[in-house]
Amino acid sequence: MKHFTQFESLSLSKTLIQSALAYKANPLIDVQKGFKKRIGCIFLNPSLRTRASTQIAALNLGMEPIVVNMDKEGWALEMREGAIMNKGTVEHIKDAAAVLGSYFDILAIRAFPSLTNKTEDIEDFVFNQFIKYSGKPVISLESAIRHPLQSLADMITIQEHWKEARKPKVVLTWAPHIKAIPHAVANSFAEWAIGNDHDVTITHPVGYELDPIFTKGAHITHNQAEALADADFVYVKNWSAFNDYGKIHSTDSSWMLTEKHFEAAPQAKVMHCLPVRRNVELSDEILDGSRSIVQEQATNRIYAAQAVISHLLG
Ligand SMILES: NCCC[C@H](NC(=O)CCC(=O)O)C(=O)O
Ligand SMILES: NC(=O)OP(=O)(O)O
Repeated sequence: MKHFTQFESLSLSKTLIQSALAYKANPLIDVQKGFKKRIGCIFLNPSLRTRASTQIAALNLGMEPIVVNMDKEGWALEMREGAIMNKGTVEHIKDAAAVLGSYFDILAIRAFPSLTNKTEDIEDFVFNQFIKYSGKPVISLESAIRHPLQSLADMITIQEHWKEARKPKVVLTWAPHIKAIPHAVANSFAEWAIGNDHDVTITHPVGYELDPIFTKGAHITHNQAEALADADFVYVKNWSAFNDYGKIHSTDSSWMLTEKHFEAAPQAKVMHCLPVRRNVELSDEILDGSRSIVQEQATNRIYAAQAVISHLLG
């Protein structure tokens, strides 16, 4: 693994999950591993969990993290090759990424999609510019199309809860939201859950089909009740339309998960990457009740990041 941007293989996923669980049991076991090394955590968008957990993960490995908030504190970046920079952009990505590459041993980048330029978003254009011009190993802190550290933490959380021999039934359900939201968390969760050989069902209203490259191997239905029946894990997430790119087609509040939705899945645990819009995506009673494992997911972000950084350090 040169960069950490997506699900690569079941064997690597298993290795990373085992490593993360070992770090969770003993966070400082490799505290010398990153000595005299630095990771640059570059944010082009807001974050709470990713920002804090990645820094804690690096510190657990004795590595120095430095956060650069390029969205608020950096120069406005130009992305286009050959641009005549006589308007708002101040610094070209090729110059900025090369500088960052020279300062750090590993770079970690958050670059959300525009949700307006589908071609650039599905190529992960901005994120890939950092890979192209930095010359260093790059970890995705959520790109336009994937959020692999979140998904790794999600797989760790499922493994911790699942002790039966059969495959768990894992359901990804669309939930309402007040604005257009990226596909990255949903795409990655599908990619990792299918890659980890779980029994995956995806449910969403008509018009919310995800990019099929992420959902091949999942059962897909527009009937949320059918999807939720006998679920073991229910991952709740909003995303905007993919085909009619970035648009909101439904705000149907009947898709908001409440305790009533679980009559046919009494044992189901509920997952969300956070931040969550309470009583829009998920009800308070679910989030504050015993089904919710969202705080465990957030805790596991530390150990997912620690396993990935450690793997890249070699
Ligand atoms: N990194 C976790 C989720 C980040 C982002 N959520 C958001 O933008 C929520 C914004 C809001 O609720 O206004 C997403 O879903 O991809
Ligand atoms: N789940 C997650 O990535 O949270 P942040 O956006 O707060 O980092």
